[in-house]
Amino acid sequence: MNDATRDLREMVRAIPDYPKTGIIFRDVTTLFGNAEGLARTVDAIADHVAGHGIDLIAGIDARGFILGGALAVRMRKGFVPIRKRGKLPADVYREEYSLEYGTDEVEIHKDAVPAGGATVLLVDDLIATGGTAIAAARLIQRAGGTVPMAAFAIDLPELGGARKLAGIGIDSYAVMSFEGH
Ligand SMILES: O=P(O)(O)OC[C@H]1O[C@H](OP(=O)(O)OP(=O)(O)O)[C@H](O)[C@@H]1O
Ligand SMILES: Nc1ncnc2[nH]cnc12
Repeated sequence: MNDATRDLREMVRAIPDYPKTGIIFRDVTTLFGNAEGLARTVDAIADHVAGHGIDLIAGIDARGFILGGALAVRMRKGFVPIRKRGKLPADVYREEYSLEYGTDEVEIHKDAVPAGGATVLLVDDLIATGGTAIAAARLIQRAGGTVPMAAFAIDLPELGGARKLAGIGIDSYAVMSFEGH
C-alpha cells in the first residue's frame, strides 16, 4: 500500500456491527464527500483502464452511480445505469442475485448497448461477495456488450467477489482493499 492509497483508505468511514448484519460497513460517503478523495479515486480507475478500448461505463444502483457517473465524464464516455428492479422506464432484462443476507434483482434497458456491441467497463463502489457485480455483468452481456473489466473503489477480498469475477473472465481492479468484512 502506498501513501496515496493509505490516505484514501483513511477517508472511508468504518461502521462496526452494522445493524442486522453485524458486518463492518465501509461507508464511502466520507470518501466521496472529500474533493480529493473523489477525484483521486476516479483518477486511479481512469489511469488503470486507459488503453483498454472502453466504449461505455455501466454503474450499479445506487453508490455505483456516483463513481461511474464521475468516471464517465472524466473519460468522456456514455453512462449506462444498472438499476434495482422496477425503476427503469423502458423494456428491461432482469437478473436475480444473492446478497450476504437475502436476494435482490437488477435490471438494464434492453437497448442500453448500441447495435453491433460495445466494450463496457462495469463500475461500483464496492465488491464483497460479487453477487451484484456478476448479475450486472450478465445483464450487460445479455444486452450485447462485452465486459472485460470491472472497477471498484473498495474490494473486500475475504468475501471472494474478485475471484468469482475472474472465474467468468472479468478482470477486476480496486483502488483499495480492506481485510475483514
Ligand atoms: O459484492 P456484493 O456482496 O454483491 O455486495 C456489493 C454491493 O452491495 C452494496 O450495494 P447495496 O446492495 O447495499 O445497495 P446500495 O448501493 O443501494 O446501497 C454495494 O454498493 C455493492 O453494489
Ligand atoms: N461491508 C460492506 N460495507 C459497505 N457496503 C457493502 N456491501 C456489501 N458489503 C458491504
